[in-house]
Amino acid sequence: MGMTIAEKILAAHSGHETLVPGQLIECKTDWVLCHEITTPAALRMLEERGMDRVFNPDQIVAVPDHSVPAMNIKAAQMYQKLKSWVKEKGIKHFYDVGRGGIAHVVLENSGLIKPGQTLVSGDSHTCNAGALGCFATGVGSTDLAGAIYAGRVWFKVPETMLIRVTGKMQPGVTPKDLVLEVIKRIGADGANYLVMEWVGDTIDNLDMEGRYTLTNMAIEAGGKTGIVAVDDTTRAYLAERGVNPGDYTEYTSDADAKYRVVIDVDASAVEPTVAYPNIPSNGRVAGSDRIAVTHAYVGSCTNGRIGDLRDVARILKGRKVADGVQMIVVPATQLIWKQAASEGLLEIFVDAGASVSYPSCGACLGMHSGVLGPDDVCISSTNRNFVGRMGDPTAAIYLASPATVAASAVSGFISDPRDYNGSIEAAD
Ligand SMILES: CC(C)[C@H](C(=O)O)[C@@H](O)C(=O)O
Ligand code: SF4
Repeated sequence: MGMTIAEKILAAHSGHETLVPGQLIECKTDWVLCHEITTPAALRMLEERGMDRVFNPDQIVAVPDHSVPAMNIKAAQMYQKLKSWVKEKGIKHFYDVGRGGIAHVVLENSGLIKPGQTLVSGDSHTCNAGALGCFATGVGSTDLAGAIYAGRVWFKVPETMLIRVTGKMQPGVTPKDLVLEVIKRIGADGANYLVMEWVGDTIDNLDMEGRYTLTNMAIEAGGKTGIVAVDDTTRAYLAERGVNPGDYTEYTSDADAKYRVVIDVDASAVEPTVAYPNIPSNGRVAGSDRIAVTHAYVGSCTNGRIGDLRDVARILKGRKVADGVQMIVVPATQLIWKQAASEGLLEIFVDAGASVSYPSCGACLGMHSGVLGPDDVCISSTNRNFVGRMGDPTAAIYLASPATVAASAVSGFISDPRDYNGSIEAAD
């Protein structure tokens, strides 16, 4: 029987010729990604058991990102724990504050993670890296401890959902709108423990940044991970990072691979989509209701990349953030920050009255850089709008594309970015 990309990667990492969904396997991990929030708990578990070692210091990537630079003493201690462990174990790839940013985005850009590999991390958006044609997933602290210690994790082989996307997206519509539309259709549990494999000419025509936005949000539909097969776009992206086809294995799904379900999406019919509180599946067309906002947030591992910042700048250029709206832009990494500075984007943001913050998870999970207060209303390019996610439990979070966030910041109401089509097309 044919196999999917995910099944083939898992087979190759568990010493099996073939695999079937549901099978339990012990899987080798090529990479373990560690940040300062979940790693300390895993390290404590290992220390308490006298198992305080790492399987390979060259295959661990450590990036403090959630609560850095530290905003309180507790955060400073978590950071210290990660940093001292990195030093003690000789962890080779450490992206300290000032050299990194959001772990997932630092990793995707690093040239370390490659197609055909496996990656785990104690973070649910690890699925982000699946856009590179690898199997990447989040695990709990116990599995993280096991992976750090032995370079192995247990998996139940997941079934796969095939998402076939065809057609051209309208100007002003982005991969974020597409993924919010898919999650709206299948539900926040619609892909529970499934791999979400994206195919079709729309996906073929997407750049890597857009593909990351899709795979990043697999977890918001309950997915085990998201995945996109390697193509020329992937190869060129990797080559720019010094990684050549001989350095990795490309897997493709067989024509007779078995899928749990197939979803067909006409990309030309997707509209700018906003997920209303308090669940990412609560999508509606942007601007269909008149909702005043107090905050506009651009950032996160879903939409804090350079293309996202360019989308925002196109709309903000020559305009002002509406009175009474606090807009914060958080470039996902130092590299993106620098690129945005060199392209003059940061200046556009500041001239418009937006505040630019340092690369980190920021207010995405309500830790710092714009935590929401009681009854605040935020339009955000992040991935989760659960109660209390960005701060006070009475605050309302609306998830959208960076373009929709920018359009809404300017008007003061959740707005359709197609009303700014001139700005969007001008830069294409
Ligand atoms: C803090 C971390 C464990 C968490 C996650 O796993 O996703 C965070 O990144 C989030 O987005 O909620
Ligand atoms: S940016 Fe947000 S979603 Fe991404 S890892 Fe950080 S907290 Fe989690």
